[in-house]
Amino acid sequence: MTAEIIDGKAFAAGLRARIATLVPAFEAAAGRVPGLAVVLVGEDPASAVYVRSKGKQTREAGMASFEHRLPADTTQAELLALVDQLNADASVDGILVQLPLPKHIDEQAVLLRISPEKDVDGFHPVNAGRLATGLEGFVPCTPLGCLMLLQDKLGSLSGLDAVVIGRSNIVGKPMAALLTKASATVTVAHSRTRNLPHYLKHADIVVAAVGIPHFVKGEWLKPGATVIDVGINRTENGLVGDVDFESAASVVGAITPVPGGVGPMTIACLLRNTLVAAHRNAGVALEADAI
Ligand SMILES: Nc1nc(=O)c2c([nH]1)NC[C@@H]1CN(c3ccc(C(=O)N[C@@H](CCC(=O)O)C(=O)O)cc3)C=[N+]21
Repeated sequence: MTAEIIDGKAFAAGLRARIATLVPAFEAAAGRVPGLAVVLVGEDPASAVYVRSKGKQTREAGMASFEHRLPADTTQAELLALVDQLNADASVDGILVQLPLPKHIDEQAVLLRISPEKDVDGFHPVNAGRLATGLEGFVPCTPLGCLMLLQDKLGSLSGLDAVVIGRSNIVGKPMAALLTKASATVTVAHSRTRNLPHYLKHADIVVAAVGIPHFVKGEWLKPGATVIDVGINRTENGLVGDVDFESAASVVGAITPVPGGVGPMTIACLLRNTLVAAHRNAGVALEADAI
């Protein structure tokens, strides 16, 4: 059996196109376009690439992109002052501070400073709490993109067995919350899980977010399963995922590739969250399932 390759790149392009069609109506109602501010501290080349492609896609969707590049020796006080300024700026609907930050800056203090209503990353504890309790808020972009791909492929997830590998605040925890909300039966596995193959053997859905190249082997997976690979590992052989793609593709029913799977969905969902933030911040209605 050979798996279907889930084309996240194409799905993300479609999502961005739908988002772009909703911008003119917002502009007519609010008298401005949605705005996304991205803050990059330091010179990490991978981060710079991501920030550039995000800025390009923001503008292509008809939104305003405000990019702030700060030197690596920026103090925490200076960064917090910029966040305060962006919180107060009515042309900014979403604020993203690119992670990781240099070691001398307390990441949690910075995330806490971002207004929850502009937290399009969904990393503020208020938005994490909203997700955990079923309130409306912002859901982190990567797990939101994974959920969209899963629902597109499988329709209802109700009653399916799902294993999330990884328990980070950015992917694993919010992914488990979203799958639980969608009525899947969710197991969260992580580096201390004693017998991962035991759990994977029964999993209809696997979301791998461990950050170890080729970690998940095909022989551990259930035939016909749907596998979402969140891993973005830069190796000598280029970008590779957390799933051993070759062995998995001969067992499972469908799998996302790396690159071209989850990565493009993350940026598309960032634009989605920014559009939603703009409507809420400006008091303009957005049809419930427009995007
Ligand atoms: N506050 C914050 N929010 C983030 O969302 C955030 C962050 N910090 N820090 C870094 C990570 C990483 N990230 C990616 C987004 C898209 C691709 C992406 O589009 N990848 C392409 C390939 C890109 C390439 O070739 O390098 C793909 O998978 O097809 C990758 C990585 C967002 N992050």
